[in-house]
This record gives sequence, C-alpha cells and structure tokens, in this order.
Amino acid sequence: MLRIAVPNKGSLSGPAAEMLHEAGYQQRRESKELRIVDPENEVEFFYLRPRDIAIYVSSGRLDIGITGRDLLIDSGANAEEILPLGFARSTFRFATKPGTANGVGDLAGMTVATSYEGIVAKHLADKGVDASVVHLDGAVETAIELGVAEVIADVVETGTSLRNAGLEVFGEPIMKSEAIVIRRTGADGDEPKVQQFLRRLQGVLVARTYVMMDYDCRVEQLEKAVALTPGLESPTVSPLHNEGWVAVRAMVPAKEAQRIMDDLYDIGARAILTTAIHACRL
Ligand SMILES: Nc1ncnc2c1ncn2[C@@H]1O[C@H](COP(=O)(O)OP(=O)(O)OP(=O)(O)O)[C@@H](O)[C@H]1O
Ligand SMILES: O=P(O)(O)OC[C@H]1O[C@H](OP(=O)(O)OP(=O)(O)O)[C@H](O)[C@@H]1O
Ligand SMILES: [Mg+2]
Repeated sequence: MLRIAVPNKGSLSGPAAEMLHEAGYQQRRESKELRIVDPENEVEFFYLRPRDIAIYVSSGRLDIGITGRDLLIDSGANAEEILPLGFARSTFRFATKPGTANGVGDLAGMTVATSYEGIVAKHLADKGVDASVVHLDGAVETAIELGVAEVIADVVETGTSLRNAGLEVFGEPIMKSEAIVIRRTGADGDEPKVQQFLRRLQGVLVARTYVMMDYDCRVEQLEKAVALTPGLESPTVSPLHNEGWVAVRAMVPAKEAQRIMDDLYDIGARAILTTAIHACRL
C-alpha cells in the first residue's frame, strides 16, 4: 500500500484534497480525520501539518508527500521535489517600512522576523550578511509595528497583508514556491505505484490546462492550421465526406484557446469547437 502525506490545514490542504479527488482517490469526509485508507487504489493517506510533511517523508515511513517548495527547503529535510502541482503559488520576500532597507546588503546588524528561519538564515549566509533572525509562528507583518524586528521575510501572494501593515517588499525575491510532490532523496523512482500516482496527478494537471479543439479546414490550409494547433504529439487529421476538406483534432492550452480559434477562423477553418478534458494519461 502506498503511504502518502497530505496537508491537513492551511492554504495547501483544500486544493491538495481537490486534486487527489479529481485524480480518483478517496479523500477524508471531515477535517478531524488523521488518516484514511483507499482500498480500491491501495493507498493510505496521512493528514499532517504541512510543515512536518518533509520530515515524515525523509524518514522513509511515508513514500511521498504533498507540501510547499518553501516548506521543503525551510525544513532542510532529506527529501526532493518530484512534481510541481501549480497551486498555492507564492513568492518569498523581504519587506519593511519604506526607507528602512533597499537590498539584502542593508540588513547587517538588523533583526529579521520570519516563520521560515531555515530559508532566511541560508539566504543571509549565502549573501554574507550578518543579521539576526527571530522565529515567529505567523502574522509576522505585525512584528515591525511591535518592535520585535526591523524587517520581515514572508510568503507574498497578492501583497494585501503587506499593504495592510504599511510594508513594502525590497530586494530580489528569495524564492518562488508552489505545492509540490516530494519523496525521500534518492528513493526508488521507478516504483510502479509511485509512477501510477504521479501519472494520475499529471493527468489532472493536463486536464486543467488543456482543452480539446476540433475543426474542419480545406486541405490547402492544413499545414497552416496544424502550425496553430500542433497538439502534444501531433494532431489527428481525418478525411471529410466533402472532398478537399479534413477534420482536425488537437489538444491546445486552455488560456490560448480563444486566440487560436480566431486565427483558425481567419485562415478559413470552420465548425471550430473546444471541449473540456475530464481526465487524461499522457
Ligand atoms: N496566501 C498564500 N497564497 C499562496 N500560498 C500560500 C499563502 N500562504 C501560505 N501559502 C503557502 O502555503 C504553505 C504554508 O502552509 P501552512 O499551512 O504552513 O501556512 P498557511 O497556509 O499560511 O496556513 P496557516 O497560517 O493558517 O497555518 C507554503 O507553501 C506557503 O507558500
Ligand atoms: O500576499 P497575500 O495575498 O496577503 O498573502 C500572504 C499572506 O498569507 C499568509 O498568511 P496567513 O493568512 O496564512 O497568516 P499567517 O501569517 O498567520 O500564516 C502569509 O503568511 C502572508 O501573511
Ligand atoms: Mg500562514
């Protein structure tokens, strides 16, 4: 049975459960459940604190886990990223009151408050900056107002929390994060159950980012049309009953679908349809 760690709370937990559900796995019915078995898929899910997931996975007791890239790096655990999942995207940044600092080089002698001590201490050491780091569990934006630190380093998504606290980011982004799948560093990557799990999640990612496009076009326009819709491998082209016409079918990125439909129309394609993909194995 494959043993998988899933975030039990916070920004990662809802979208992770949703993705697993879309991939055909049973998920817990109520938020107090700490583990469930999905016998049909031979998987056991453990609902753990996002911050602890890399530690459990690095111990080898759980095969894989879903966590944030920033949490993995912050933990220093012996685990590695094997698949980015595209949700809980954020940037990790320094911020402070305007006029305090413009770059990491200005932080010498200052105190930085953060929930991600591992990332911050390493970044300061890499830049050769001698600053103190104070660990806070959350709501770090308030640390400056209350005099616990001159600077904070925190997760930024929309920037609303910083704006509300009268703070501004400065310096280069420290890292970009998103939800990821991890396994113990150097674990057997060919394990069929792990591969099947990854293929299912990849299927969900593809179904979310692509649509299926169908259209008819004249044979003379086929090369131009195929250049607009190259598909993942190559489009399917079938003859139509009307001579001189073909039907084309290809996957296209959902975000570009409307522009591609306009371009296809302009070169004479007709009956252009897009349909959602519910599931897929590449
Ligand atoms: N506002 C946000 N937008 C996107 N991702 C976020 C946001 N806040 C936290 N994350 C991501 O969520 C992960 C942290 O999850 P964690 O559950 O520890 O904190 P949280 O989501 O802030 O929840 P809480 O603070 O309620 O415990 C990290 O990978 C982080 O980058
Ligand atoms: O840029 P934004 O869209 O405002 O998002 C970033 C904020 O979201 C998270 O806070 P959360 O609400 O989880 O509280 P916390 O600080 O207690 O973790 C993070 O720690 C930032 O404070
Ligand atoms: Mg938080």
